[in-house]
Amino acid sequence: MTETAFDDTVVIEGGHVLTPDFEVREADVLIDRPAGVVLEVADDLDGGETLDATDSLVMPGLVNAHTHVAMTLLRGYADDKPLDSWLQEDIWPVEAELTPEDIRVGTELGLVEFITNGITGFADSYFEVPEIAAATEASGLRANLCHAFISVGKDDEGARADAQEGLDIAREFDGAADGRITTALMPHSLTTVETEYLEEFVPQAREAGVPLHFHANETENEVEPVVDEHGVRPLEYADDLGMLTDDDFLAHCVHVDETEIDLLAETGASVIHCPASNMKLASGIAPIQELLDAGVNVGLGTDGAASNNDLDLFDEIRDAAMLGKLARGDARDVAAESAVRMATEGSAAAIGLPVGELEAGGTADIAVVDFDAPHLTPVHDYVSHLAYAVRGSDVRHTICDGEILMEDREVQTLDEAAIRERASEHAADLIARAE
Ligand SMILES: CSC[C@H]1O[C@@H](n2cnc3c(O)ncnc32)[C@H](O)[C@@H]1O
Ligand SMILES: [Zn+2]
Repeated sequence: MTETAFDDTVVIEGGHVLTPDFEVREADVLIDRPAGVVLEVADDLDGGETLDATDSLVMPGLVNAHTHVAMTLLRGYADDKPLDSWLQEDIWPVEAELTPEDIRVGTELGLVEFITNGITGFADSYFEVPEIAAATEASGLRANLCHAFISVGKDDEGARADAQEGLDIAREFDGAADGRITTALMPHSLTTVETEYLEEFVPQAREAGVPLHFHANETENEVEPVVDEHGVRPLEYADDLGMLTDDDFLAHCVHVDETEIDLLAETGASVIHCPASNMKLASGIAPIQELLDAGVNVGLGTDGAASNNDLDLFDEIRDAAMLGKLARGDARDVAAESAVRMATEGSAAAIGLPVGELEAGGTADIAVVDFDAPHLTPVHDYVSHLAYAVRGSDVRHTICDGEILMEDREVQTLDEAAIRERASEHAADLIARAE
């Protein structure tokens, strides 16, 4: 093993550290910048560069396991509607007008928001993936990316071309940005992609070695048509098509029954819980504690900024814990530690990122949260605050793959002011074209 040059190291100094067993102890964290790994977690470490962590908690970076990052341009454009009419009457007509440049700018805005909220990895599904990949590479973040395809409303040629684009993109970008970008194949949902296209393209994803990422059982409207047409529950149908393996991750899973929960546990497929989106679109309450009790891996996602309406995953941690208690009227359900684990190791495992725990030898994907604030005083329990009181704006430094992406609230890799200005202009032009 090669020695790390002192100048290539960064020490995060003077803070408390959240360990993989969810203990919190005072320690410094030494990072090998070019290798992107944590060298040591111990007292009194020295490094070539120092990040101050006084009064702060050093923790694994959060992982947003289901989002459509460019939808920042549609934040606040259409609210207070259920999923189907929201998509059909508002979102899809505007998305038809999106240019690659719009998607680039919307993505950059979302990536700035991720970095400022301590998110170091994400799983995205949208269109114009080369633009999203280029912005991701420049930002320094890690991501699993995919082109979402839909067959309903298209002729056979159009449907096959869209699915083929999904597969081509998955093959082309897997391993991009020095391995920080991986890919998935995304059939949009079990009701918007017809059986023949799933039968044709899912096996090709397996051959290419890319996982599946899809919306599943988000609303009741996605359950009934599958039961009527195929005579089985949607996840039984997905399993019959070979769509549930331990590499695959399913967004939402709000309306799953016991048989489907057992199938998820048996196959090892992960669920990505998006509580804010589920509340806003009134989709329902996912049975998260039942999923966890059955042994299903659960991650957390914001979904797009048009159904959230921000990209602060600390909100999702809190929402998951709160909604998890309401689901069956039991305040013990989805406890603070469960919710924080979902946003870190649960999400990372779901989307296949080698991150989620902070320890020597592990990846240097880190968020440093400043606890020197009235709403975080006193500190009886750091994990309680992470679940119930911390906001994304409390994040002080963000590091991904050993690179400092934000230092003392200043984003280092992207030009925040310029991106915000361009995003506002592009959003206004987009809506003017669409209306
Ligand atoms: C799947 S990628 C892009 C496609 O999905 C739309 N979308 C955004 N949020 C949701 C959601 O919660 N359920 C289903 N589809 C969603 C997005 O607008 C794009 O058209
Ligand atoms: Zn979604």
